[in-house]
Amino acid sequence: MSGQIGCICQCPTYMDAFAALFAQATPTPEALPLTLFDLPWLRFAPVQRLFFYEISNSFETTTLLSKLKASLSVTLQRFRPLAGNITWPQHSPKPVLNYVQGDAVSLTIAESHANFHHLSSRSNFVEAKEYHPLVPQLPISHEKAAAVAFQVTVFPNGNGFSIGTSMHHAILDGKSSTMFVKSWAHICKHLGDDPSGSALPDQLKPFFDRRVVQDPAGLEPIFLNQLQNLDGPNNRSLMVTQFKSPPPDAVRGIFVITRPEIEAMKQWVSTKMAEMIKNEKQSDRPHLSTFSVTCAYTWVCLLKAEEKQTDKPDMMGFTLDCRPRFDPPIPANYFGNCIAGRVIVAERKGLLGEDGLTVVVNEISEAIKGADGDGILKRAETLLPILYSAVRSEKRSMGVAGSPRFGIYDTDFGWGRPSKVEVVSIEETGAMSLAESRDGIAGDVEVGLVLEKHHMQAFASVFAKGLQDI
Ligand SMILES: CC(C)(COP(=O)(O)OP(=O)(O)OC[C@H]1O[C@@H](n2cnc3c(N)ncnc32)[C@H](O)[C@@H]1OP(=O)(O)O)[C@@H](O)C(=O)NCCC(=O)NCCSC(=O)CC(=O)O
Repeated sequence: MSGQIGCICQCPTYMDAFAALFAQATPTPEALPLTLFDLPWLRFAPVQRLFFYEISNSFETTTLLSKLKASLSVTLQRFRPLAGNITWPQHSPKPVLNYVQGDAVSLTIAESHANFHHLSSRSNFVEAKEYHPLVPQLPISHEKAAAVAFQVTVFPNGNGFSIGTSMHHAILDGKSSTMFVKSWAHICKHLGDDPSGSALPDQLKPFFDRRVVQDPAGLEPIFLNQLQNLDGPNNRSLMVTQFKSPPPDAVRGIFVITRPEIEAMKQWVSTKMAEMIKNEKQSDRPHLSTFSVTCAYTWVCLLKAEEKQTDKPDMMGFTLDCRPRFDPPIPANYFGNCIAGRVIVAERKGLLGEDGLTVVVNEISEAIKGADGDGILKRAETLLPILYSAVRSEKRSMGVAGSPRFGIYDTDFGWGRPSKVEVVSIEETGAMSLAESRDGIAGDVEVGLVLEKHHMQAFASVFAKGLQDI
């Protein structure tokens, strides 16, 4: 791909007199300590997303860029901590996100002569490396880590542009990162309509108060100890841990499972389960959801396509949004991390057998049910060691990034819905990404994967055939 960087500019958190006044009037603190939900992600790879937008022939690059830039500055007024940096000074018991007035976020402006339609199409596989020039690197060193970085790339020959985001996972979970990008889009779309220029609907107003996060089980000191011993003793490094490198011929693919296919799969699994547990009470039957059948089906297809036998157990991990699961609930607009991990372990032989799908759906369902009541942080102290040993291991463990509940395709900066959204960083983590359907068809789910080319081709065929057979 031929891509050239035009300029790198710093997007200040305040642009003009009004915005500065607004910032002073907002009672946001100058530092956010990392909570028990943030700490496990301190050394994790930044989450990178790429949004593609098609626009008409008549678009003016200058107008586009100035609107995106101006609206980013205004948005950062409402999300000031994102302009800050994480540090972990010797005197501080835990890492902290500090931000001061005048801090800035890196916004890279680039121009690309690559084929926009090829990159933004969902019907073909795209080489993973083709996206690399479109996402910004998040500045991270042993001592200091930025919270977010952005890149806007214009494709003058392709009538389109892309927005690449790179976000530190110890600062934002998927719900918060989506909330930020949607807020930026909302402000950009309405720039000029509203005199303050920064009005946001309630669901996009960030809630920063860390007092809502309690730690009765004392998880924080456990995570801090685990972090300091991740790479030798007394280590306060903020550097991203070493992830396995993706194969050089890795390609990206997006697969859609439609609502009727999901319903048919639920029905199929439900019948199988009824046979398997016919002697048990009806109430013991697992709850089948879009999430459980989609993740289970994708994982099983992936293993079938791999055609490898192994005696070692296979592992899948996923996260749950904890906000609504506490009593009282944590506000839905709580900004930061509020997710807990769950892990499923199974023997490959069983996964590849006739009941593989049913077994995985059951396991996922049990794991979700186990989070009810006061089970949400059960065994939470195992998350960090499992997470880092999985991402460092040569053996692929399945993870899940994103969610069909985030409404990522509603991110409209004023030029319509994105034509494609990808979680670029799954090429490092080996996760599948989930999103709702681009076409706005209620209940359809998009699954994104990065695999070696021959594996992707095999996966595509197993995936399509399995859906036909169900
Ligand atoms: C744990 C879960 C994945 C499990 O979801 P499930 O759908 O299986 O189970 P559930 O009990 O919550 O929901 C069951 C049924 O309730 C309905 N339902 C409940 N809540 C809903 C909601 N808010 N929106 C839409 N539907 C909802 C659905 O119809 C669903 O049925 P049906 O589905 O059949 O219609 C989810 O609850 C959850 O927490 N999702 C968010 C996970 C998350 O935050 N991931 C991002 C991690 S950070 C990350 O990855 C980085 C990044 O993204 O940047």
